[in-house]
Amino acid sequence: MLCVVLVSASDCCPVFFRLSSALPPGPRRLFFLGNVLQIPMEYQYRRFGEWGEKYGDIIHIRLFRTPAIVLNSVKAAQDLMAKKSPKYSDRPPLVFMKQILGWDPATPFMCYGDRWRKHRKWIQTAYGERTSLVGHRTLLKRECMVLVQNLMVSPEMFLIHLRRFPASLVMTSLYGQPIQSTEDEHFRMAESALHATVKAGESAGSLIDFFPFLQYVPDWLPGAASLREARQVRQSIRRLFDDPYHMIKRQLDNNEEVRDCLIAALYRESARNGSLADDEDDIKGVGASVYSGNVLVFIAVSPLFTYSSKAGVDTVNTHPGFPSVLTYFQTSIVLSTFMLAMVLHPRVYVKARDEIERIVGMSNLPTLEHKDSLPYINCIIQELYRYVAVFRQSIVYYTLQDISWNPPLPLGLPHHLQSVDEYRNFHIPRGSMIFANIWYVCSKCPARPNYIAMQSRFVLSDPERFEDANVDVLSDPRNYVFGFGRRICPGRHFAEDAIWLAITHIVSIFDIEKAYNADGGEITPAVHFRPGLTR
Ligand code: HEM
Repeated sequence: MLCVVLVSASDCCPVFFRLSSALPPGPRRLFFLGNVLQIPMEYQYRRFGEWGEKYGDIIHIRLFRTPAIVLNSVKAAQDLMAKKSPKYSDRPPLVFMKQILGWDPATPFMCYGDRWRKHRKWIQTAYGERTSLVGHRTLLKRECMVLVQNLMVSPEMFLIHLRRFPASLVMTSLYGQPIQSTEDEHFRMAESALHATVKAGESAGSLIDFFPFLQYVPDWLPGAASLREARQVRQSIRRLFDDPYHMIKRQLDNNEEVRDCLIAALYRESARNGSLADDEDDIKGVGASVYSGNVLVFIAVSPLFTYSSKAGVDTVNTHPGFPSVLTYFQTSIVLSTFMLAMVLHPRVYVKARDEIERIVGMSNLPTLEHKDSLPYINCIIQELYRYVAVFRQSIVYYTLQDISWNPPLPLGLPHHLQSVDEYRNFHIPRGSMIFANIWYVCSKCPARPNYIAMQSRFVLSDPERFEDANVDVLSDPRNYVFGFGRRICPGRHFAEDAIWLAITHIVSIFDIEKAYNADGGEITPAVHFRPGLTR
């Protein structure tokens, strides 16, 4: 009833409801509620894409009183988030994640400023610079061999092996401790903290972000139970920051042998400079951020759209065979997608194998030095990124016959505009949340616009289209699935190396094909898509 009244009122009094004609165009909004009622429970990014078709690639909406800008093209995202990055590199307040759950020392949620710069510098030096990437090659090679051995011993557990692989890479580079199995203490601790975060966001997240005064509602008030539960989750999140750090600290203080790793290096340097007291919380924050960084970026958006995290929690709860929010570890998502794609498109697999045999040889394994000489593999990886961005946040294989897919970070992680801006004669209000609709851009199927009609299908069957010399830089999904501007994912080169090496090793060594049923018939995996803003 209330909606009807408000809709009618806004229809009758457009001048009153549309306060500024200079704002970018967008759907009509209601007094106080803004556009929240028009944003569906599922596939929010699709609605944003539909609005994009109608209003253009820059649209203005309101989430209650908060202005939000959705960018539906790479050009607009780069013009604002990259070219004007000093203004666009802040994050929204994310009150629920930071104040209630205690994720405030984590890099992805940090406000743009000196503390964030310090984190970025440490992460960039360890994962983004050429020398550090070369330094990680031995680790990557070693972990790839463990992956290959695991796949040989228990191929039926390939999803578990693909999850362990990136987790172990990051854990070893941070704390010098490889992850032997998904039963590993640190793995489970991170899993439980992230799971608890998703669950808490589901019940208590959204409104607090738009009405921060709600965080001060006393716990004993009726209706405050979910807030009370969320506060309890804080402790398990705190352990994710503290425990691995204290492990390293103890080892170093006792002069035990510690492998070369980021946290030990930062600890030693701060102790030497006498700044450990100031740096300690940041060192812990960088450790937890890098370990769970690409998981966190999913979760971060969920409090803003409470309902969107729900399906992820259901998945975790109802499928004990695959009980991990770390399923969302993007690197393993890309690799799991690769396995499925190769089962579905054997022609592509054969062509990839041929390329490796031709360039690398039958008796050698690819190394990262071969990266530029395997163009077909690179096309497959581009299509994987695009496809993962269109369809999946996470992938859940219930059985080999029944595969469920979800969309990935379809709206990236929101940025926050620090001061008013003008773009194409539009006024962009200070404090706007800025969403890059990565899903929409990827669903346009770059490098072959006539594939738009096929956007609901996997077009990995045609990765060659990325070889086209006319494909411009905006068409390469690697240029936008990692975000934009100064907040662009600092782990992207590390992740890309890991994905490339794992895929080329798998192609070189294994045959991937459909399983057979008892009657000798091929089983084609059924692919289900699941909606959601974030999992
Ligand atoms: C396929 C793998 C990955 C994908 C698709 C991915 C994607 C993203 C995206 C879209 C963002 C938000 C960027 C923005 O705000 O514009 C992000 C941020 C971030 N990612 Fe990744 N990521 C991946 C792997 C990694 C890895 C391996 C690490 C750790 C080494 C990592 C650490 C981070 C951190 C710390 C941030 C926050 C950056 C900041 O706010 O300044 N990511 N990632």
